[in-house]
Order: sequence, then structure tokens, then C-alpha cells
Amino acid sequence: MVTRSDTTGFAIPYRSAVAERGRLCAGIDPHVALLEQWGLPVDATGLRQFADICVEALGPVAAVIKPQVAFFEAFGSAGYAVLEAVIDGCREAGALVLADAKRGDIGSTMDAYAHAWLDGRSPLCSDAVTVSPYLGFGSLSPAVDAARSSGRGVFVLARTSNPEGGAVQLAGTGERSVGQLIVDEASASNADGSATVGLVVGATRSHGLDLEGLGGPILAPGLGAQGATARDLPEVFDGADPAWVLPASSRGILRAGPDPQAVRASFATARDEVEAALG
Ligand SMILES: O=C(O)c1cc(=O)[nH]c(=O)n1[C@@H]1O[C@H](COP(=O)(O)O)[C@@H](O)[C@H]1O
Repeated sequence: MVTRSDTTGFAIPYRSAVAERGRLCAGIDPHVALLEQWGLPVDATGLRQFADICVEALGPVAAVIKPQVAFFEAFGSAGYAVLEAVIDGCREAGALVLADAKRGDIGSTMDAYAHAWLDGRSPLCSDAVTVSPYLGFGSLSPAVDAARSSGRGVFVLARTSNPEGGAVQLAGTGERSVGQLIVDEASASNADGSATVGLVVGATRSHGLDLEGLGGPILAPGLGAQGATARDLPEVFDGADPAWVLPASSRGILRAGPDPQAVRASFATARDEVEAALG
């Protein structure tokens, strides 16, 4: 089980997890197509079996595991019960859990999301959560504050892996793009060395961001199914501290299932490629 102290921030558990287990975030995305490929029923029972295999395969070996909340939500309350079990199971196996919920709302509602995902009394409490800053970076304060005071993290969308993202994220605000404004806000928030605020920057294309002073983790989705490869990483993240780069893959790993050993081997291959590429 991951231990944390409210005085060390997210930097300590994060750095220790990736030092021990390597820089690859394993996504748990129970797509209908994957349930079918694994020979499982497309219902809450199949979801539970899928989740159990993922926890068994990935919990003891991945530094960070990212369940995509949408795929659990699709099964209603039964799906949420499975998500709770995934969060608990992965954390008990020593992985950090990054809930991919992409929450973002006005501050008073953000406060409720912060309680749901970052408060130790919530059944959904995770080590970190993805958040969307497009109601203004400041609207995320309740989540940033909750994360900072409990040694957890938030990962803020800056330059996403999808082709549509550029229309908003590359738009200018004065001399800076919207994406760079998010990076700069995150860097300022990490000035205390806590690494509370991570970013999401897709690995699928060059992002044009200055990430040098971030002082926090950079989740880089897009490996595997979206076409990015480990070999792309040094160029895409040129200028960023490679120690903070955390590539992520979901379907690229999970397609090896349903045998837990095959899923684990697929994860290990991808992680070793990332480690070799990032140096
Ligand atoms: O926040 C994310 O994780 C995320 C941001 C982004 O820019 N692009 C992106 O693909 N993701 C998520 O990362 C996962 C990618 O899954 P695969 O394409 O199967 O590896 C999905 O859960 C996406 O929601």
C-alpha cells in the first residue's frame, strides 16, 4: 500500500513509484470491444472479471495505473462498485492510482469533485485525478488545495493527444497559447516543490510548450493505439525533464489479454521500451 505524508507532497510517492517500477502509466479502459475480445459478457459481471484481471496483472508492477472512469460509469452504480475495487486493489498492490475522470467545474462544484476523488474518506479516493482547466485554471483550486494538503496530485489537461485539441489549446492569449498558460500556472503552483500539479500532454505530436520549469509529472497518453511510439518520446519531450515524463498506454497493453501473465508481459515490454528511449 502506498504511504503518504501531508508534508512531502506528491513528489515523494510519485518519484519513489517510478524509480521502483519505471515510467509507464498503465490505463485500464474496459472498452466493449476489449470485453468481447477477452470473451467476457458486456455487463457488470464481465466488467468485474476484466477489472480483476487488470488488477492482478498490473497492480504489482505498474508505477501508476489510470482507470478511465467513463468505461465504469457506463455500467451505472455496479460499474462504480467495480471502479472502487480497482482503486483499492491497485493501491493495495503498491501502485499509484490516477483516476481519469477529467473533472472541471465552477469552484463550489469543483470542491465536491475534490472530495470525491481526493479525500481519504471517499470510496473513490485516488492518488491523483485528471482535471480540465477550461473553466479557468483558478476554478481548479479546490482540487489543487485538496491534493496539496494530502500529498496527492492533479493532472491538468494542457495539450491533449486528440487532433481536435489544437483549436483551443494552441489559441493565443497575448503572447502565450492557452496550453502554455496552463503550463505556467502549473509551474507556479509547483514552486513549493510538492509536484502537486501534473500536466497532460499527448505523446502523439509536437506540442510547442515550454515544459522545462514545470517541476511536476507530465502524463503523456497516446502510446500504442493512438500511434505514438517510445522512440518518439525524446523528440516530443525535448526540453522537459525526462524524470517527470510519464507515457501512458491503455489498449496497447490490454489487447494482450485476457491472460494476466500476457497483459503483464505486454506492459513490461512497453515500459522497457519507454525506459530505454527516455534514458
Ligand atoms: O487524460 C488522459 O488520460 C488522456 C488525455 C489525452 O490527451 N488523450 C488521451 O488519450 N487520454 C486518455 O488516455 C487513454 C488512452 O487510451 P489508449 O488510446 O487506449 O492508449 C484514454 O483513457 C484517454 O481518455
